[in-house]
Amino acid sequence: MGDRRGPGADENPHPVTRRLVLASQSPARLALLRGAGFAPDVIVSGVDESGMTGTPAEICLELARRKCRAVVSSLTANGDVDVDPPVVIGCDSVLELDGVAYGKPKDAADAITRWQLMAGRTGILQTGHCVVDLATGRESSAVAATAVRFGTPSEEEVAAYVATGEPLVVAGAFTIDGRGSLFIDGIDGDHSNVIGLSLPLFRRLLARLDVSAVDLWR
Ligand SMILES: Nc1nc2c(ncn2[C@H]2C[C@H](O)[C@@H](COP(=O)(O)OP(=O)(O)OP(=O)(O)O)O2)c(=O)[nH]1
Repeated sequence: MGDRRGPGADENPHPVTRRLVLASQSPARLALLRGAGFAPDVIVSGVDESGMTGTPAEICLELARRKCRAVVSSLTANGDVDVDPPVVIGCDSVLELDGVAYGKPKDAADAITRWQLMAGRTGILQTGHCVVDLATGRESSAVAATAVRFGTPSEEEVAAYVATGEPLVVAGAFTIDGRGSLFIDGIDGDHSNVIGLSLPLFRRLLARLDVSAVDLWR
C-alpha cells in the first residue's frame, strides 16, 4: 500500500535544489511564500522609493527591479553566490486610483483622507515583480493587477481602523487579510497579489527563466 498521507504530508516530494531570497522586509510577502511551501532567506534592499515618476504600473515595476537588483548586487559583491546561486525576488505594491500611485500613507490624517477617496470605489492594486536567477544571471519581471472594490466604512469605522495603525504600514492604506478586510467588498484578480506578491505570476516568471517553482519548495 502506498503512502496514504494526503496533501500536506510532512515529507516534501521535491527536495530543495535551489535557494530562494526575498528582497523585501515585508512580513506579508514572507508569510505568502512560506504558506506556499517556500522558505526564503530575507535580505532587505533598502531602496529609496521616493521621487518616482510614471504610471503606477511603471513605478511599481521599476521599484521591484531596483529592489531585486540591489540585493543581487550585494550577494554578488560578497561572493555569496558561487557555491549555491540563489533565485532572488523583489516586489513593490501601489494602489492605483484615478491614474495616481498611492503607497503607504504619510500619517494617520493621510490614511483618513485616503479612505474618503477610496470608499465606494474600485481601485487597482498593482504589484511589480522582478526575479533574477543568479545561476544564469537571467532576469524576468512583470506587473500583476487586481481590482479592489472598497466598501463604505463610516467615519467612525475609518477612525477606529486608522487608530489600530494597520493602514499606516501598507500600500493603499488597507489590507485584504487583516482588519481592513471588513471594508473590502470584493476583488477581481489574484488575491495574493493584493497582499504583496502574486504567487501564480511568481511561478510564471520563474518558468521564463527555465526554473520550476516546485524545485524551490522546502
Ligand atoms: N498583509 C497585507 N499587507 C499588505 C496588503 N497590501 C499591501 N500590503 C503591504 C505589503 C508590503 O509590505 C507593503 C507594500 O509596500 P512596499 O511594496 O513598498 O513593500 P515594503 O516597503 O513593505 O517592503 P520592501 O520595500 O519590499 O522591503 O504593504 C494586504 O492586503 N495585506
